[in-house]
Amino acid sequence: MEREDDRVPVTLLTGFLGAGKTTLLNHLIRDPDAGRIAVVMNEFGDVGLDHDLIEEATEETVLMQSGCLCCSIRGDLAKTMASLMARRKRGELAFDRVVIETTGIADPGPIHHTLIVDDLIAPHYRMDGIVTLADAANGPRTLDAQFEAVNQVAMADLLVITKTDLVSTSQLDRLTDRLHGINSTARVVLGDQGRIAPGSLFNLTAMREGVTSDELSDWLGVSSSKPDPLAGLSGLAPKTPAAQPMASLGAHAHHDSRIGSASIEVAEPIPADVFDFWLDTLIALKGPDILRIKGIVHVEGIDWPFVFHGVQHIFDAPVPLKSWSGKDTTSRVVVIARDIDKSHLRGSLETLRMRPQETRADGSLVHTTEMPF
Ligand SMILES: Nc1nc2c(ncn2[C@@H]2O[C@H](COP(=O)(O)OP(=O)(O)OP(=O)(O)O)[C@@H](O)[C@H]2O)c(=O)[nH]1
Repeated sequence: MEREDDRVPVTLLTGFLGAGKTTLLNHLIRDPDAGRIAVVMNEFGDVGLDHDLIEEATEETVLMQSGCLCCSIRGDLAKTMASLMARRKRGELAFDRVVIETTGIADPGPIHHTLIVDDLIAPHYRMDGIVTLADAANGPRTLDAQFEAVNQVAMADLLVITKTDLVSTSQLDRLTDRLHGINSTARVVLGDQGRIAPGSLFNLTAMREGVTSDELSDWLGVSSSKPDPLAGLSGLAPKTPAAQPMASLGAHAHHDSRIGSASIEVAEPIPADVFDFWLDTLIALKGPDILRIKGIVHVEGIDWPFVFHGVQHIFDAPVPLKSWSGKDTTSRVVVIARDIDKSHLRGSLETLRMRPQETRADGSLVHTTEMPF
């Protein structure tokens, strides 16, 4: 297997129907600062429509014609990605990253799973992040009507609000607050007619060895005493606490309230058994409803922390931060889930504070804490 850093980063571009994904891609593929990008598109409905809309489509744009990416053609995705890689190795294509554009209603989960677990592609590609576009004009209505849209927001590493030219500042503020309420860990940026600095689209996860503690905090949505270095720059909305009361979101925000998130910090290193117990049990009981789990964990007896990340029940291989220089041994874990009571989520995370009380004769741990589901 290649070293992890050699794998080609993959960005999943998702978002509401008509939110402006193709418009954004059009800008991106022509932006010299974006580097060499292969675009994989799937279609829902008229074959080739979006492909025709991609101006100056290069041979690095691959169209998948089999229908909805998320359900029927995961095998096709694997074949397409493998074929891209083979052509790259033969010198027929040159690209440094891949962007997969999903249909407006695709659930990013299964696509992410294919990238992580498929034998053909997992050794060559790594997930770089999920980018979700929400358009300011129709976004609130879409969130009211489609729980899939709420899921897409909850799963995102980065949220791009498009069509900001069509709404007032207060409408924009309300949507920004609503998006933070669903996913408080994702950065929110504003897209202007598809124009967005490529630097804010890429390197979104902290799943890499050289990650800095600031990047890690940003990824985990941990409030830092330092001012947001990007706040106030044109096109970037600062993160705000997810303190938006549901009542103020209007009567139609019932979909939003199905999403819960919880986070925990544990100051002392966590026994490996306890961490495994927590994660295995959470996944076994609630796997399909887990949208994102991410965190940094300091395991007892290991000198460096790990960053880890999962979408539903599928996890990337944890990344050991062997060059971590900080003395801080605080583990931080964030869970975003649907249809799980927030207090239950919090209760589950409390398991991580558990200390083994008792050991059986064979050395195995006797757990005295139960998960609250
Ligand atoms: N006013 C305005 N229109 C925009 C903006 N971004 C995109 N559009 C328009 O919105 C429409 C839909 O944009 P697309 O880029 O095709 O959206 P999409 O997400 O690819 O659409 P689907 O693939 O059908 O889900 C087009 O007419 C765009 O020109 C924006 O920032 N402002």
